[in-house]
Amino acid sequence: MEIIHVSAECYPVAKAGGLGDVVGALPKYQNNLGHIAKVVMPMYRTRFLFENNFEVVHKGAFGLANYWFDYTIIKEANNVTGFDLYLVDIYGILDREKIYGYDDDSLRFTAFQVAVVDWLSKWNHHPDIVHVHDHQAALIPFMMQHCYAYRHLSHIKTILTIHNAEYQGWLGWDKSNYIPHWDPWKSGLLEWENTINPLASGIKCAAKVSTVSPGYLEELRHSANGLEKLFEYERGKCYGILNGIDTDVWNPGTDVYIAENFNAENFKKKKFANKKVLCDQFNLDEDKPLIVFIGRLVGEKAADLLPSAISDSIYHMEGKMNFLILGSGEHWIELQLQNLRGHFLGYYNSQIGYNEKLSHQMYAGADFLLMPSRVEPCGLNQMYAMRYGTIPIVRNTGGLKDTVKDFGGEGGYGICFDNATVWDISYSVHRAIQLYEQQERIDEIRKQIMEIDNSWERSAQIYINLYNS
Ligand SMILES: Nc1ncnc2c1ncn2[C@@H]1O[C@H](COP(=O)(O)OP(=O)(O)O[C@H]2O[C@H](CO)[C@@H](O)[C@H](O)[C@H]2O)[C@@H](O)[C@H]1O
Repeated sequence: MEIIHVSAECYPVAKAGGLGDVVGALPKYQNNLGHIAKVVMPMYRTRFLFENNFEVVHKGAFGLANYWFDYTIIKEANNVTGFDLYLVDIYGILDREKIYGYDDDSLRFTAFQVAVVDWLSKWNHHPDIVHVHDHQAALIPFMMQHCYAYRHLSHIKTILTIHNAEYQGWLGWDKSNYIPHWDPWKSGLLEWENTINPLASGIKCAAKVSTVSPGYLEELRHSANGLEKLFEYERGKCYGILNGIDTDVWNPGTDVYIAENFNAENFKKKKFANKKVLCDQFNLDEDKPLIVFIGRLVGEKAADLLPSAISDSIYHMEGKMNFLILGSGEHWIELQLQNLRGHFLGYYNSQIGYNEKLSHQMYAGADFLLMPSRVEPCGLNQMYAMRYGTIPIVRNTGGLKDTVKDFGGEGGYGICFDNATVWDISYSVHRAIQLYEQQERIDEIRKQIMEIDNSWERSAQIYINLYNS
């Protein structure tokens, strides 16, 4: 089967979060199963572009609103990603350093999608499946079925995977001319609550829709940033498929970013060696339990609660633990987290920004990883943490609920809580400290979580079954 994934992110080319991880891994595992999975994404100006070799495979052009865009499709020449990787270059709009955050993002991503569909329409043969990810690619099913120039692609089946339904890519109707000339009788397939809603359009037009965990799919029927009724209506074609992790990239036994490699047999001293390096770097005490947070500093991740939860924990538990934060996001949260450093020298530190290498070092060196998320469609961090013997402290929501069991129950191994509140977080930190004091128990749990198989192998096959259906 030939599958083409369309996404705004793909690790190691360009990644802002979990979407990049999934699109960088799933196609590789689908290829291992004997299929041909390819990825197409925008050609940003990231390091990957300058460090690898490419060949031009197609050149084309299209009109969009009052613009005329020339585009070029280039293909990475040496298969360094483990799948065929195509990048779409559109001069003037996609050739930027960052993935998101520009005023013209709706123009950029709509033009990207038009270029992909235009290119597909020129292929001599057609792929079996076009698999689109999140709202930046979610107009493609509509374009392939209802834009006059591309209707000959309408027999190709499309699937939409929703990594995060909070972001929907809304466009005002004044931007309806961004979409190539389409059948006006079909405008209802673009619309949700009086605007063009790309994510809603993808849900309506794709043959199948998947979310990145079964728990999240269930939640979307009650809380989907305005799309609840649509999820309820389309439930017959929606599936929850749990993400996996790329065990080649996230492997404490071979990870080149960390100070000492380790595995489930020899982790005791070696994991501690990683902790020591991290603590030295951030002026923390390696003899205390180290609790880390890695992620986007936004309300969804409950990052706004971190400053109070950290202060509360350090005061009430008399500084029996250390905290280290890595993240970027809303400016006011970044500022508060920076300011806290002055108050809790030696107990707390933070690095604001995006740092792939440091994230690996933190998964390897930490004792606990905190994820108090209000919304967590799947969550990869908790799975990475477990692979590196770091115990997750998570809120019972979405994919976190599907992947972490509290150590208080039979066979459990994590710390779980119900509410995204300072109180629940502090209480969980208290439980973590108590657990840390029982060295034998904690080592047992570490071994247990390092051996959990969260790799993509199982889920990659579930996607193939879905395509076949
Ligand atoms: N400052 C920083 N420096 C370095 N690395 C950083 C970083 N901030 C985040 N990361 C990395 O980005 C990834 C985050 O993945 P998540 O799945 O937790 O979140 P995200 O919300 O982006 O993804 C969405 O899509 C994924 C994939 O489907 C779902 O799992 C998730 O629930 C959903 O919200 C991890 O690899 C993490 O290490």
